[in-house]
Amino acid sequence: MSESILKVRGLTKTFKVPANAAGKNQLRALDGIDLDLARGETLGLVGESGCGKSTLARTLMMLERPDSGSVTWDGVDPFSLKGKDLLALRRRVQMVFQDPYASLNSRMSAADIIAEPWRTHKTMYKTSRDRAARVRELLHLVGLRPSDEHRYPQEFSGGQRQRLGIARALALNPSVVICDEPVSALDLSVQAQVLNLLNDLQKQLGISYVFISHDLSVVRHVADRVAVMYLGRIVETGATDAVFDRPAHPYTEALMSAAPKLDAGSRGKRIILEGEVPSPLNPPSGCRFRTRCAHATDICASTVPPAAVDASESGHVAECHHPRRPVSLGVPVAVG
Ligand SMILES: Nc1ncnc2c1ncn2[C@@H]1O[C@H](COP(=O)(O)OP(=O)(O)OP(=O)(O)O)[C@@H](O)[C@H]1O
Repeated sequence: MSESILKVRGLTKTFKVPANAAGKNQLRALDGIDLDLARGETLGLVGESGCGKSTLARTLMMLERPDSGSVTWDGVDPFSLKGKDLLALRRRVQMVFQDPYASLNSRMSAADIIAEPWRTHKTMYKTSRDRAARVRELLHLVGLRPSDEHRYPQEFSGGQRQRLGIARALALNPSVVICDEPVSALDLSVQAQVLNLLNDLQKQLGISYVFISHDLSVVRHVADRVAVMYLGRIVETGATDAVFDRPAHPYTEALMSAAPKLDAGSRGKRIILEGEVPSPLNPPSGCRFRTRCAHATDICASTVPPAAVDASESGHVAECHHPRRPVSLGVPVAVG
């Protein structure tokens, strides 16, 4: 993989919640996340509701402080920064949200929405003429018209609103944009247009994306690499084709078996996952997936699985005692 712009190591985040019947009140939303993002790449982040995707995104955005572990942006720990240095780093990481209607202030014109981040980051454009010119450039960049600057969010279609949300995210010239379900509120035909726009912008501007989506066909379309999350951990990562076509973790295998296939001939047997995702207040010992895994044995309950690397495909890693592909094993960690 080329140079990393983001490195995450052993990231944990716990929330204090009302105690459950067993008296547990520490909800571990992230439990030892390791992640890399290369310059100019799109990393897809997939997993069921509640697995920690948004908490991870919020921590990368510096909106949540982790309990332990590290996040480094180009080698710099954002949580060690203050004042101007922190502001400069914040500028580099922006977010596009799922619902462009809810995330855009309906009382502000498109021009004011795009220019709003410059109120905090005052040094970016010094004169109102510079700001007005940049607003029009950004509208053009996302496929809106210069005259759209006077319109309000409710006067745009869903797709146009998301274009406006993207223009606002680009206003600070970020190097990374975290896209949290950016097309799931849009009609199918509009989804493709917005995905193509994100792709074009990446080519033009060299942006990296962390692309969170529950829609596996969208992730397959946009991501260079994929990270699969389950109950606060990343259980598999690798190049998109490798993870989709040759999943090593039984959880990934089940997820992918349920994803729509372009080539109907390649449709394999759909694996139905039994049971609910366990509560992060009381996660299973050893492998967190073992309670729903058809391949689990005693070791899965007693020992946290090692990171297992697919020897034939560099960077394809799964955390599993019984991977579905040949892998070279790391060192297992006994629990208790
Ligand atoms: N501020 C909070 N206080 C308490 N618990 C929280 C908080 N934020 C998230 N959680 C819990 O952390 C876990 C992970 O939630 P998170 O929203 O990150 O998951 P997700 O994968 O983004 O889910 P979804 O796809 O539904 O948005 C969940 O059990 C959630 O209830």
